[in-house]
Amino acid sequence: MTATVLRAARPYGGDPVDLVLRDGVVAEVLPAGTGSGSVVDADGLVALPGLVDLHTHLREPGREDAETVETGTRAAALGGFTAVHAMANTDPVADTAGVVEQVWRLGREAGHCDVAPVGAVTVGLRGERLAELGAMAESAARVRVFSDDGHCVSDAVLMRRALEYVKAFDGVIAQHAQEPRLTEGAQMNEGALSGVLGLKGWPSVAEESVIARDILLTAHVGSRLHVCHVSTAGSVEILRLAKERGLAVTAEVTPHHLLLDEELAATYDAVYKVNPPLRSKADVEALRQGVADGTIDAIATDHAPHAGEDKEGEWAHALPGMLGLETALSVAQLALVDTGLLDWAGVAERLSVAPARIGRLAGQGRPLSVGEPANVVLVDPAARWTVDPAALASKSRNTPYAGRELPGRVVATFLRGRATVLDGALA
Ligand SMILES: NC(=O)N[C@@H](CC(=O)O)C(=O)O
Ligand SMILES: [Zn+2]
Repeated sequence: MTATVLRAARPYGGDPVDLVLRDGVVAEVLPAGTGSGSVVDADGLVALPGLVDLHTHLREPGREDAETVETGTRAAALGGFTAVHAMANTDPVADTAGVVEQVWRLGREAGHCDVAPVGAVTVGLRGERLAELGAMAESAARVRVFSDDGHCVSDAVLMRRALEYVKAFDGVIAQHAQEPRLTEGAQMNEGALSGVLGLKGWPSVAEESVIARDILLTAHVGSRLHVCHVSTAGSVEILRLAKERGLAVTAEVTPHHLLLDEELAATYDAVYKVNPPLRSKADVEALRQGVADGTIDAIATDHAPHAGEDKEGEWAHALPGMLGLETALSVAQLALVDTGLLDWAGVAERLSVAPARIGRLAGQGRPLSVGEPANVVLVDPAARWTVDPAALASKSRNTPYAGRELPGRVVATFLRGRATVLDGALA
């Protein structure tokens, strides 16, 4: 197989080298300008390990009008991802070996990136009894992450059993932390602004109380807990204490919670309605600090495509969720790199290495070293682009960044040495 030479690429933002990709691996790392093969001009481009998303809603099966495995993974590749975890809140729910194998197979057929299906924790996401976790783990999809995302596993007995059960195959429970009674009918962050706008509030404590309980349960059981889309300063503080105690607890934050805040609710434009809600400016700052100091392990998109009719009309009736795959790296650059909070090695850790480790994804999130799988993204940090919802690969249009200029452009993505994206377009 002919080699691909990423000419003068800057691994993790460092000095330029030629990265030679051959037979699916990084075959050589040579002085810039010396590699031979099919050349991709990567002068000025930062090379990172292919991004890995812990939290993608692909909507298939069931809502193929909003997204399919094919369109969602195409969006992922264009965003620099070489693997995504597909959330289980589909229709039917991914709560059996059959459904997770179907999603996994559709991902393989599309070929844009690896798809790791997430299994539901409870049958039908109903929170009543455990799903067939073992059968999903042993299926061809090799499920390691289990989540009722969209819903909270609020029953402490079920949560305890799930944590115990997944120990057998080194799985992890990814919790959507939302105390249901405290958030009945909630529409936005609870605070002075929700009062002014007349929208029912979603209090921080509804997230923090579940995280605190789950950390204690996890410590008791000796298992692995992952906290989805952390959104409050208080959550960061609780996680910091858990990490100081050395507990096996990890957490993710979304790009939108690192950039946007509750004031956007004043537009009453439902594109800004998301679960958990956009929080205060102080929360945004605490989340950024949490990512910078490692309290928050990963950035995960929570890419949540919704069909037009589900986002139009009144705020209170719109479904929560926003697109994320194609803007994640740009938003991370804007919120973390351009602010000096994180360098490119830090971005690689939060958007590739840590999510692959948490999801136990073999061959993903590996260093850009000789012999490692050639999963690589090339990004131009100096580029600027304006988000045009109609130009996104996702089947849905619900990006909160429409018309906004963002820094950093994904130029190319390689999946085991094969270009999935080249010159910013699908290869
Ligand atoms: N985040 C959201 O607002 N919505 C997600 C569910 C979820 O991640 O909680 C969805 O499936 O639409
Ligand atoms: Zn969720």
